[in-house]
Amino acid sequence: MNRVVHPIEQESYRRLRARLDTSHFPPLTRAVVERVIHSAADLEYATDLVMDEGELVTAHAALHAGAPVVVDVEMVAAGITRRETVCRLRDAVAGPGLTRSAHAIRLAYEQVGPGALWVIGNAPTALEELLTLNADPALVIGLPVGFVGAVESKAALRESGLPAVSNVSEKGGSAVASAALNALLYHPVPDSEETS
Ligand SMILES: C/C1=C2N=C(/C=C3N=C(/C(C)=C4\N[C@@](C)([C@@H]5N=C1[C@](C)(CCC(=O)O)[C@H]5CC(=O)O)[C@@](C)(CC(=O)O)[C@@H]4CCC(=O)O)[C@@](C)(CC(=O)O)[C@@H]\3CCC(=O)O)C(C)(C)[C@@H]/2CCC(=O)O
Repeated sequence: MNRVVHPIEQESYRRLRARLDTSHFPPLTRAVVERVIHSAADLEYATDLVMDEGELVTAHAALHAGAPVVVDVEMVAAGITRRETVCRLRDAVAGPGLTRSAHAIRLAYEQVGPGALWVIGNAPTALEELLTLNADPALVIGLPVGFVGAVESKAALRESGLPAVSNVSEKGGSAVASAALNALLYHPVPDSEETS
């Protein structure tokens, strides 16, 4: 994908790299770490984020081959401007022991099936729900924020063994999760085999 980078974004990356050496990260990991930090102006993400380069390579290929992208809330969808996303929050209903966000994940899985990229930026219960499904994801970007359940849900994601981008702290949020997916969208595709 050819993308014209705005001069303000270029300057943001210049300042980021002046304050933090990211050159030791492998390419896709570096792309995700830098875009998350760029979006949050928070250098601590360099040591907070957890991901695996091999998993990112596979997910990047799936994304550019057209795998669906599912998000937990509209705020995450709003941050992903270069790709259609699936968000079922408007169709979802809360019930006893079930948030609307968690129900939206069930509905989305019924719609897209296995092989999707899942981007959870807000709701810990959405990530917990995803982990109960046999969703066989291409990648789970699990970066929900907050004091209640966020740390635990992200730890559960890491323990699940699913291909994932997560972080250890309470930090996260919709903008950060969108940024992580955008990093993979913007990163060049080897051999120009992009189909989406
Ligand atoms: C417990 C919830 C938390 N929400 C947080 C932070 C933000 N949420 C915003 C908004 C506008 C929305 N949050 C909902 C997802 C709503 N938030 C919840 C729930 C009650 C439960 C989710 C969970 O615990 O897993 C959830 C409602 C539900 O039944 O799922 C939202 C759907 C509420 C609504 O409007 O009905 C809505 C999402 C809208 C969308 O589609 O984009 C905030 C903007 C603050 C606000 O105005 O309420 C903010 C955004 C943060 C971000 O970066 O995404 C927390 C902090 C994540 C909190 C979870 C735990 C905690 O520590 O409090």
